[in-house]
Amino acid sequence: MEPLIKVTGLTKIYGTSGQTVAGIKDVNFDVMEGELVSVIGRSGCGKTTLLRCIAGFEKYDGGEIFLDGKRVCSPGPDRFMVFQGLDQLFPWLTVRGNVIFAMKTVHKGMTPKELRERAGYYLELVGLSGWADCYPYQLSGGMKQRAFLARALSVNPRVLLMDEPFGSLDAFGRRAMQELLLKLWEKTGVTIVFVTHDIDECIKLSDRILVFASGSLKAILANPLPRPRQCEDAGYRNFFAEVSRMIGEEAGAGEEPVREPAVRLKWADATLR
Ligand SMILES: Nc1ncnc2c1ncn2[C@@H]1O[C@H](COP(=O)(O)OP(=O)(O)OP(=O)(O)O)[C@@H](O)[C@H]1O
Repeated sequence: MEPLIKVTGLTKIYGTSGQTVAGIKDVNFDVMEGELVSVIGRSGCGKTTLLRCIAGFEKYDGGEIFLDGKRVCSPGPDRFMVFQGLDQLFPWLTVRGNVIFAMKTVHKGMTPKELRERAGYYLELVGLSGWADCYPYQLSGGMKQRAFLARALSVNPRVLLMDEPFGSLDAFGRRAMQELLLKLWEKTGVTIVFVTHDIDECIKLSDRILVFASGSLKAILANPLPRPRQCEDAGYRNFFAEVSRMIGEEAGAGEEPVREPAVRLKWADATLR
């Protein structure tokens, strides 16, 4: 079977005129249709850069990305990116309005009735039926995340690109969202590339784990654990230690080495003068 996403020799360089930094360099991997793959590594190792390249938001400098055999060079409705943070809903639209807004950009021929029904279906899937007429400011962080998921799934993308989507939630909220994501993934069969810096999260969620360090893909680990995954199990603890060792070893002891900024910020210069 051909992979849905194929990444070969992917390189993204930031900066101009001699001051450059490699966001990612010579990255190679495949993702099969329906897989849930995590990308993990320390801050600054290139996780977001990778996701933005796959989303088509960044022009890359070397290599290729193929989605279903077609070269990715711009954003498209087959990919939907869920960003970090809780400010991704339009504050002037209701929860239902936010979902319908996204659907209208993709499902152009749908009648208002169909849009409303379909929005209702996805809001029910994420447990927000009773909140459809509320505005984003009325929602908790976890509820906003549910609304993002409803909006993302409603456009029926082939790939969900998720950039530390649960990073702003507390431990309880995060666990609830992980469980919901797994439920939705099983139900829809959508392919997911999930960026995180949380080892537990990547073990609980993913089939395979891409370990990044300093812009390079250092290892691809297949998750050997059956679902549901319990952190009390000996197998879980062993795998946790393996992933942890891999991140630690590959990044070197201590922090991810800080890479010099590619572009000197004008306001920073002004402040220092
Ligand atoms: N727009 C940009 N201009 C210049 N350098 C950038 C830009 N975006 C990212 N970088 C650099 O590219 C490298 C990778 O950044 P990226 O945001 O992809 O890392 P990350 O692993 O997602 O980090 P975090 O976990 O903190 O979000 C870093 O060295 C960063 O400074």
